[in-house]
Amino acid sequence: MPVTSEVDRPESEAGGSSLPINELFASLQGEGRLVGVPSTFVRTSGCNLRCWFCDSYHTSWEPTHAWMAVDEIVEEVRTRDPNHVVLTGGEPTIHGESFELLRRLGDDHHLTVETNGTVVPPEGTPIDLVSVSPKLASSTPTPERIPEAAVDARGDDAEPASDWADRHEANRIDIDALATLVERYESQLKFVATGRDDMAEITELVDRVRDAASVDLPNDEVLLMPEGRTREQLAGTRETVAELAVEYGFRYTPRIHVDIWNDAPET
Ligand SMILES: C[S@@+](CC[C@H](N)C(=O)[O-])C[C@H]1O[C@@H](n2cnc3c(N)ncnc32)[C@H](O)[C@@H]1O
Ligand SMILES: Nc1nc2[nH]cc(C(=O)O)c2c(=O)[nH]1
Ligand code: SF4
Ligand SMILES: [Mg+2]
Repeated sequence: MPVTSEVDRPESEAGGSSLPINELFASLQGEGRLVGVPSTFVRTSGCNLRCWFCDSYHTSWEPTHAWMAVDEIVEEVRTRDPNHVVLTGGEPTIHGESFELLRRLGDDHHLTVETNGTVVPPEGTPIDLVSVSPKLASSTPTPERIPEAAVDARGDDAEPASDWADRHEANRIDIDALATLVERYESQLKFVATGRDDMAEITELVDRVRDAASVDLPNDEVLLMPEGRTREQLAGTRETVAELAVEYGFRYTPRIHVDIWNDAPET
């Protein structure tokens, strides 16, 4: 599968071990089975997909970042209290240096990796919880459904959304990668749901991963998370998604950081 970071590595960073970091902050884990746990978040920039609803626009559609040496990130993480570290993005797994960072932190931290599940880390990479959010058809950008800022930013030299629609659609699901992640690691599959129309695809994907994986994937490791970047948007999806979780027997996860801090950066 072609994987591209969509982040140009400047000449000055070519030799060293560094990562494009969009933000590094302390918060509470807002999603999934560790919800509420104080954690240090390391957010890399660059993504191999383009979800129309991406709540981290400045890591995907318009990546921004400072380059930080892996050494510097380790030091920054070590000066903070929480034992729990969440590596997220963008898509952290498209950068080889992410795995170096995980190896450096593995001995004395609980490591969660938030990933779209299209890339399998090298064998032996220490991860305590792989939090996989496979991307559904309803995430694919269309000319009518791209982030507002991307419409504004679209100029002569910007990539047309239609290019990304094809790339997103071609790359968003890799069943073998998902099965390998579930086999190797403690995992949760966290589907962003927009409504009932997503359920046929979710149940089909779960069945395909179950067929491909040599381990069980119990229903309580399959999570439905309501789509919503803001409180207002979440208010429109969460009740429907919660009811679908009851109906289908999957777990529901809130997005407590959105409830508490809305869409503020570094939360
Ligand atoms: C920004 S992504 C970064 C990690 C990885 N690229 C991924 O998609 O899993 C972090 C989490 O936010 C979720 N997410 C992004 N935008 C969202 C939205 N508008 N509503 C709900 N969840 C969203 C993703 O599905 C993922 O679980
Ligand atoms: N508080 C908080 N919890 C999170 N869990 C996963 C996040 C992510 O963006 O990957 C996230 C995030 O951005 N903030
Ligand atoms: S895969 Fe994750 S970071 Fe990439 S566009 Fe989708 S939600 Fe954003
Ligand atoms: Mg987030």
